[in-house]
Amino acid sequence: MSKVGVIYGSNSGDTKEVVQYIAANFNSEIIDVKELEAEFFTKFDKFIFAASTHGQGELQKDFKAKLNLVAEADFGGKTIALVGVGGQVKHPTTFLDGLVEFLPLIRGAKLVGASDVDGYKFKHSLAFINGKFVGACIDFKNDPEWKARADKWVASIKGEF
Ligand SMILES: Cc1cc2nc3c(=O)[nH]c(=O)nc-3n(C[C@H](O)[C@H](O)[C@H](O)COP(=O)(O)O)c2cc1C
Repeated sequence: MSKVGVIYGSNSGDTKEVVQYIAANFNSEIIDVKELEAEFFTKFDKFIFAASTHGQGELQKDFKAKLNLVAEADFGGKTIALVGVGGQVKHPTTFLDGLVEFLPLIRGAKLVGASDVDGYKFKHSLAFINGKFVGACIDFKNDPEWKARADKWVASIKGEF
C-alpha cells in the first residue's frame, strides 16, 4: 500500500479528530494545513484533503490560505479523496459548501470517494453534485454515528488507496 498524504484544516479540532480516525486505516502521513509546503505534494501519489466549512459556506480559513499551493501542484496521475466536515442543523443551506473550493484546483487528479446522502438532511449543498457528495461528508457535532459513516466511506475507497 503506497503512503497517503493527509492534509486537514480545522478550527476547533472536529475535522482533526475525523481525519485522524479515517487516516488510521491507511499508511499515512497527516499534517495540519498550516504546516503545508509545496514539497508535500511531490512526496505522495495519493492524498486526502479534509476541511470544515465556516462563515457562509466557506472553506476553513487555514486551508483557504494555502489554496495557492494546491493550485500550483501537479496532480497528474495522482488520486485525491475529499473529507468535508460541516453542520446540517445550523447550516442547512450551505452544508459542506467549502469543499467545492478544491474542485477547480485539482483537475489533473483522479477524484474518488463520492458518497451518498445516507440520511443526512439539508436544504442545499454545493458539495452535492449529481446525487452524491463529492467526498465523505461528516456532521461531527450532530451525528453520533459519524464513525460508522466514516468506516463505510473508508471501505468505499479502499480499492483506490
Ligand atoms: C461561524 C460558523 C459558521 C459555520 N458555517 C457552516 C456552513 O456554512 N456550512 C456547514 O456545513 N457548516 C458550518 N459550520 C459548522 C462547522 O463546520 C462545524 O461545527 C464543524 O464541526 C467544525 O469543524 P472544525 O472544528 O474542524 O473547524 C459553521 C460553524 C461556525 C462556528
